[in-house]
Amino acid sequence: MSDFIANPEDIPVVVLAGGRSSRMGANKAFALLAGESLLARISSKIEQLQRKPIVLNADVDWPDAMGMQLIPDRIPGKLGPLAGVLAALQDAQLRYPEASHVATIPVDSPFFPPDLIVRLADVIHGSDEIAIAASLGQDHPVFGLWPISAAADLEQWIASDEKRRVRDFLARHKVRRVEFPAIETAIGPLDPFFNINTPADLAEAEAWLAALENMS
Ligand SMILES: Nc1nc2c(ncn2[C@@H]2O[C@H](COP(=O)(O)OP(=O)(O)OP(=O)(O)O)[C@@H](O)[C@H]2O)c(=O)[nH]1
Ligand SMILES: [Mg+2]
Repeated sequence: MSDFIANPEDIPVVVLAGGRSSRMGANKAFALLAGESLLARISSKIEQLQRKPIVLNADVDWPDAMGMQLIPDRIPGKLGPLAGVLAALQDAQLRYPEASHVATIPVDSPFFPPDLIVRLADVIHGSDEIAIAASLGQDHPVFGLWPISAAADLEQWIASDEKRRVRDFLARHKVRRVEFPAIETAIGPLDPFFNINTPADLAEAEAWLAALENMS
């Protein structure tokens, strides 16, 4: 158990959906996987794990936030996922002044591990530490716990760094990585952070989902 975060189920969660979905060709939050939208899937999965209402980071003109609080990026220009993380941190500063961290989960990754937030919280030992997920040797920083104390640094970094590479921002902070195992399925090992970027990925996700359902 974490020596710093007593109740991981109380960590506020922000679903990241502020991207362009350019490879999908249409807003991927509303793409259907076995008849249910990615947004509906991810939000009901998170609701079963966490106690606070989920916040949705997406555009101001979002068609349907499904009852979630909508927080758009405050910096215009689609500056990448960290713009969404910044919106999440700034929102939490106001909404949850007692919280030390915010969790982010992207809308396009329906197979994320249910113990994601608990395991990320386990490795946090101070109010300034970041925890990110990894699998098969690859980092997945969109699945992270972000210290609210880093909001000012992130805001200034986004405004001044030309390339805005996530790994360059991480290099400024104390980062802990948590490796998650592949999920065994009837058709082989599934990366729990498999993310749906294209129509072909969506078709592949249908096959993974069917394989997972065959196991249960
Ligand atoms: N708030 C915000 N989130 C972003 C931005 N760009 C990407 N994201 C989010 O970051 C996550 C990973 O991004 P991608 O998988 O590349 O999604 P995307 O950018 O919508 O898709 P592509 O346009 O095909 O790259 C997704 O949850 C996106 O919604 C951005 O500029 N602002
Ligand atoms: Mg993108």
